[in-house]
Amino acid sequence: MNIVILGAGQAAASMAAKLRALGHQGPITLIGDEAEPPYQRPPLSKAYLLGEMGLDRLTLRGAEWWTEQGIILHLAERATGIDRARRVVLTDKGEHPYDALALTLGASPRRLPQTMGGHLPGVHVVRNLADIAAAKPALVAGRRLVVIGGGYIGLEAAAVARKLGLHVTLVEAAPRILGRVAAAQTADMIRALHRAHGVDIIEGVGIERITGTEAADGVTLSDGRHLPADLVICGIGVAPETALAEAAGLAVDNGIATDAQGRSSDPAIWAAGDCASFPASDGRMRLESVGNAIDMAEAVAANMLGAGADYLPKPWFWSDQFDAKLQIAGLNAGYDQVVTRPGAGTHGGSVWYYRDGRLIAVDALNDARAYMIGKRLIEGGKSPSPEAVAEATDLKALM
Ligand SMILES: NC(=O)c1ccc[n+]([C@@H]2O[C@H](COP(=O)([O-])OP(=O)(O)OC[C@H]3O[C@@H](n4cnc5c(N)ncnc54)[C@H](O)[C@@H]3O)[C@@H](O)[C@H]2O)c1
Repeated sequence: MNIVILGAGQAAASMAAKLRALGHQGPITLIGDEAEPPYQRPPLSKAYLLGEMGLDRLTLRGAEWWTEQGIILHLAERATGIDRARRVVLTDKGEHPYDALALTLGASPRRLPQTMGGHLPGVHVVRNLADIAAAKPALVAGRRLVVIGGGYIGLEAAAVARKLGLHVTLVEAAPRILGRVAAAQTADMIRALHRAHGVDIIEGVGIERITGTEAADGVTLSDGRHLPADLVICGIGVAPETALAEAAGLAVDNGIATDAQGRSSDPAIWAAGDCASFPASDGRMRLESVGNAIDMAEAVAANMLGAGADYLPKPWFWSDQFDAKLQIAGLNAGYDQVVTRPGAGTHGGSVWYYRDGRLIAVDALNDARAYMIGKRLIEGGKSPSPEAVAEATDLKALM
């Protein structure tokens, strides 16, 4: 079986490795439009942006590994279409026939439109190596940075920039930071951490436009305030890469729609990672995380080879900001109750999410023990009562 994997990020690398580990001996070809072989993305907004980590540690596998494994990399090559009838991927450099095709295309950062100054030089996003190559030289001590968006990208970039000595203002349009992904209690801890490190956080105020003629020189807010800026970073979310799938007539529903095994509406085409949405108990689910990219890609690899096993996500996330580590286990979607526990240090503690009386997720800031125990409880299907979590003197007793 000739397998082509389109998109050469984390999910692609994990899928290719798993296919070989499971004994697939046929051809495997990865096609990606970036120039670099697959690399880790999480450090891009953390240690790599800070300059504490080099490219050598970012890469997922050395050049020799791909050769040894007989996996062919077509880099800096952009797919332009999928001819499903002929089972061929079309690119700007040629054609690649497949027996099975996997779409691991990821997601692309949303940008502010040109009418809002989103196109101006000095406006950056943080998603791939090229973005960092453009933004990093501008992160110079003493400069003024406005970060637009208070999700993990915006917050992590703000933390790095403060560490590098910039003056940082973060603007979140929604009533509070982390509205999409975390409870108010977690947002409170993260806001306090940032303010303690000198980040100015403005919430509940939108952006009128980024100002400037030759380059960005400030941001005008919807309440009329103007923030002068030497550079702007936008972390306003991502959109799944579905254009190729849509053009090929595949079902798309908040991502390339797959069945529980990761197969798209064409049985010869699979999808995994940020670009894929899979069935969940209440509708479809699409997860934007490296954990999902790895796990779903490995599940799809097994299913391509006939395993026939449903993909069951075990979500985990983390975020490093300043000297603090936020660890997240489970998925908090639909939570209706939250319990908090104080942590040991100044900026620390844990937030436990419940839905219909069941523990579904834990956010732990500088509290590895709460994370570890919460993760084990959730994965083991155990659910101590909210009162027990709030009152336990030793969390281990909950196990
Ligand atoms: N540590 C981690 O797990 C981690 C780190 C970085 C990125 N990521 C992932 O990368 C993806 C991109 O991250 P992100 O932070 O850009 O996305 P996000 O969707 O999590 O957050 C975007 C934020 O921008 C705000 N926003 C949107 N439009 C705005 C506007 N016009 N003005 C001001 N605020 C606006 C939103 O309200 C939201 O809070 C996400 O999937 C994220 O979870 C994860």
